[in-house]
Amino acid sequence: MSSYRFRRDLDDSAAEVWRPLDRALAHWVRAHGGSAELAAVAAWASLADGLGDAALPLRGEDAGRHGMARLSDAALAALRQQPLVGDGSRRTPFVLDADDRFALWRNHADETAIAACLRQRRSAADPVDGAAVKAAVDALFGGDRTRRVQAQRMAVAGVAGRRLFVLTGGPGTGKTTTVLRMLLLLQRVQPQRLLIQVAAPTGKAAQRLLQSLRQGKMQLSQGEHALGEEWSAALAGIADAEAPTLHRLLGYDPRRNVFTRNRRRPLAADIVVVDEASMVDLALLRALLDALRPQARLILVGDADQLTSVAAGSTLMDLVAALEPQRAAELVRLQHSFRAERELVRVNEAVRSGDAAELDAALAAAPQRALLRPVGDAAVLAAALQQWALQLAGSGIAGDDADAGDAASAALAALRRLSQRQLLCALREDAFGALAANAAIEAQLRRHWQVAAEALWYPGRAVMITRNDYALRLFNGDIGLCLADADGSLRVWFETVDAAGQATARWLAPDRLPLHEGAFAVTVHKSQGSEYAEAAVLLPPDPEQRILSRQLLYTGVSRAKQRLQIWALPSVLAAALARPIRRAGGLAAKLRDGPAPPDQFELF
Ligand SMILES: Nc1ncnc2c1ncn2[C@@H]1O[C@H](COP(=O)(O)OP(=O)(O)OP(=O)(O)O)[C@@H](O)[C@H]1O
Repeated sequence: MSSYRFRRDLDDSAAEVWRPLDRALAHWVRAHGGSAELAAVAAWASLADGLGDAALPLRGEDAGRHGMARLSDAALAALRQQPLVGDGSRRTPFVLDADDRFALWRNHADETAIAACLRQRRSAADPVDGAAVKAAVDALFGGDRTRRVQAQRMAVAGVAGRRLFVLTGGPGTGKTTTVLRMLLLLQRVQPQRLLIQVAAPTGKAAQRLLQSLRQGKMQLSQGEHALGEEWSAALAGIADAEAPTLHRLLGYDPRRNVFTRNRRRPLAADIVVVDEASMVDLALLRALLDALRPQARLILVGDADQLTSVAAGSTLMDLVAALEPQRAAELVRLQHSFRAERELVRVNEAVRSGDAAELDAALAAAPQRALLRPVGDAAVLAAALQQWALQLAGSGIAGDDADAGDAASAALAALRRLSQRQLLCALREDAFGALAANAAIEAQLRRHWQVAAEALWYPGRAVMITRNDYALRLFNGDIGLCLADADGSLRVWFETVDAAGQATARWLAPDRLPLHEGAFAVTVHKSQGSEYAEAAVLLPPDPEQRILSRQLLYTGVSRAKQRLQIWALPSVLAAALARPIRRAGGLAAKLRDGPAPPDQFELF
């Protein structure tokens, strides 16, 4: 076929939304003998992959995603006959499975490998001394058998003997608290010292996990909740020295785009804990599973209802969707929130389930805690931002309290005040995005504090680190606050935890900071894993805006512990609620279709 012919028949079907990469794939298909129809479907699958879908459903209610026209039965049958398309049993560039899902080979292979690995992990169980586990669980919960800790107890008991465990739950439901007790239990019932590795998809999430584990260990080592002397070896065995990102743990080599930890060079760890697992994409989960020794235990922890990974896949959501209906013992969902105000828990729950009427009722029932502010145009937004900035200006974040003691304590107090209030934006760019909102807030603060126009830094300026710097121990998402020293020199302070597990602050000179940007307004995506006493969630005014989704709204509103503002037009709020992200892919089905291993034992 002439190059003219295949360019022309592609141009006929090419969609405006296709990216250069999608078009290139379409041309590749034509150059390798594929039909024009296959070339178009391949381009759509490539686009869908870029938007997070591991596969493109070609039939059923999910067909026609991203604007692709539905295929007739005859067209579907013709696709199956194409030599470049297989059913997944042998390597072909594209796979069209029995459920009419079309996938790039890479995604199909990742899903298949993950499902097989997880099935194997589920069926491989180690022997467990049930009585010892029961006694340990009682000790770890100080005899607390109330309803609010039932699920936590089930999780701690359930992890014994298992090589895969999934712990999911909303914010403040005690995931980290439970993970610490799981690790203690595993260490306690095992004669030899276990090598425990904790990690997370982002540097910040990894640091947060480490800090929580340190604080939890402290609480269990001394004070009213201290465990007995017999637990001291187990407590000492809980890793709290370092928590790398998953990429670092797996030895990612960006030049070759490979992980150096793999089946041939597996991780030495006996237990690997991954926090914020909702952010783990397909390729990363596959790499992690490849790098685990068969007998090692994998504990995945996260909130399955939050935003998923940027790259293709929704691994935690799929795992939960597959395991929950089976009432699988390797999955526990924590539901009791220990942290947020009850009225906000009701708001979160309404958003999580996408129930608009219940959200209205929950907001109406919590006038002191939650506020819906119809922000729909530039003038209303400017007024809201001005008010927000003035509240910030008066909140003591510039470190102007004399009673706080030494500089680190004063800085810690100011950082805590800063974390009382955070504006979260659905968008980053745009007039309603985080960059513009941050600029507006900073302009107001500068006016209020009479900062010289040429001064980039001033006391009270908050920044967010945007690139991991292991040498400086600063991670993407860390918040720094600029404060003036006694002699007037400016330092940027960060919260940290000292060796004894106590919160403190440390500083860097402004010119030593890794890449950063203003932090008075951040995107909801960036806020994942953080919480604030008060959060305001700003949505763009266009209900059709692609970014709007139920998960985005849930992730945003659930950051608030005491007070919540939603800055959005009611129509936009309704649009977000009505749009759950359902990433298309075959992982949930592949996980479900495998035989469910029998429960090893039931303690509760
Ligand atoms: N069983 C429990 N008894 C008493 N307090 C608890 C219990 N479990 C958790 N908490 C408290 O609830 C708060 C939240 O716990 P934790 O940080 O473990 O939750 P999380 O689900 O990991 O939260 P995040 O949203 O930060 O991921 C903490 O202050 C913790 O001490």
